[in-house]
This record gives sequence, C-alpha cells and structure tokens, in this order.
Amino acid sequence: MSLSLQMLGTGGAFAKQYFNNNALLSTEDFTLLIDCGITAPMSLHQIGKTPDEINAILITHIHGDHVGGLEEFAFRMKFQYKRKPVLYISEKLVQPLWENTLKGGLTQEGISSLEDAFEVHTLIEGVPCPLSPNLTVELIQTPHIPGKDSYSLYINQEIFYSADMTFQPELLMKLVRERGCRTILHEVQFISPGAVHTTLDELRSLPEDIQQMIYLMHYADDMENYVGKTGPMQFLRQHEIYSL
Ligand SMILES: O=c1ccn([C@@H]2O[C@H](COP(=O)(O)O)[C@@H](O)[C@H]2O)c(=O)[nH]1
Ligand SMILES: [Zn+2]
Ligand SMILES: [Zn+2]
Repeated sequence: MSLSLQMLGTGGAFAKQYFNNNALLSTEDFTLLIDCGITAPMSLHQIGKTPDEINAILITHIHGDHVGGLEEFAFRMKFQYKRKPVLYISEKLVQPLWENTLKGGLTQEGISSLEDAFEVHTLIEGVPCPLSPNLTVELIQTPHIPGKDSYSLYINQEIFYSADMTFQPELLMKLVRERGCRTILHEVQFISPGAVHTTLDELRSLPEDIQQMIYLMHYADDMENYVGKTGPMQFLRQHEIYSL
C-alpha cells in the first residue's frame, strides 16, 4: 500500500520561511490535509493544488498555524466548487473551533454552525477511523497547552504524526515497542526548555533505534544551523514528496 507525504509547510508557529506545519497525506485515491493553517492556501497554490482536490481535512488542535486557513478554504469550496469540505475533527474540538475561531468570519446567510460550512465527521480518541480503503487514522490525545485539547495521529497503525506536544517518551516507546510504529513525524523546538513543545535535546535522549525512525518538522527559521546536529533524525522539507 503506497502512502505519500508532502508537507505544505514545515515551520513552527513564528516561522516565515517554511510556512505552517501542515501536511498532505495521499493514497492512490485519497488526499488528506492534516491541519490547515494561515499559510495553507498559499502553499496549495504554490504546488498547483486546488481545494477540491483535497478529499478531507483533519485538525489536530486550534492554534492559528493549524486552523487559520479554514475560513478561506471553506469559502472557496462554497463559492468556487459549490460544496462543503469534509472535516475530520475530535468531538471535543467542534465547539471550540466554531465558537472561538471560525464563527466570526464564516457566519453569514446560510452559515451559522460548523456543520453549515463543513461536512463534519467527529473522531473519538483511541478509536481508529477508516477515512478511505487504505487510510486509517486514530487520534491520540497529547499534552500541549494546559486546558486545551490537542491530538496527535496514529496513521495506518504504523506512522505517528505528532501534533504540537510536550515530550512524551513513554508514548513513543510504547508505540514502537508494542504497537508496530515504524515511522515518527515529530515536531521539534531547537531551544530548551520546551514548555509546550518538544525540544531537540529531548528527542536526542531517545534510544538510537527510535531516533532513526524520526523525521523532524514544525521547526524554526534557523533550521539550517541544525543540519548535522540532529543525530540520525532527518528534517522533513517543505513540498518534497516522501514515500512513507
Ligand atoms: O517561544 C515561545 C513561542 C510560543 N509559545 C507558545 O506556543 C504556542 C503557539 O505555537 P504553536 O506552534 O501553535 O503551538 C502558544 O501557546 C505560545 O504561547 C511558547 O511557549 N514559547
Ligand atoms: Zn503549531
Ligand atoms: Zn500549537
């Protein structure tokens, strides 16, 4: 089964050079957009993809670099393509995404709820959900900002995609040692301490065999200074296509 990954961006919250950390995950017949930040519409434009080529969007948490492009995406689908985007989201994020983020911009005649703007499919943490015949996603709740829900992803029971999260070595060890994880796509913050993100030093403390599985993303604009300083972990690059 072939699964490809193309990052629309690989940057952290304040990165400008690498855009927001959003990903296109594709099988032969399905393309999932993981997070839709402020820069997602521009990045899609740069790689020549239109919103109607995206089969679904999945949201990990409601920071702007992960949801800031949803308003434009929904309006373009409504007015240019005459349909709603499919949105996969934790049941716990539906209300905050609408009330705290999208309501102000999307409310108008015909749109007064998240369901009016999107075809909403709610996900339950820990329950794998088939999005298409060759793509299954399970939400794993991971700590980020105290009091705000955030979900990492376990894709096809073998690929871990971190949302923004604090370092969770036990989770990573369990996924690899007990659940067959073979690839880890992980956010990284170069400067310690991490506070709400995982630092390079923390990832470097993992066993060598686990570091070999890690691709780094959600990094700052000075990333090039760290090339060669990440041990066996490699950086994901914006717009490159990876076979997972
Ligand atoms: O130096 C910093 C910069 C930001 N934060 C916190 O990060 C999030 C925003 O970034 P995301 O990538 O969207 O998570 C926000 O909560 C900031 O307070 C930080 O802790 N330190
Ligand atoms: Zn982020
Ligand atoms: Zn965040």
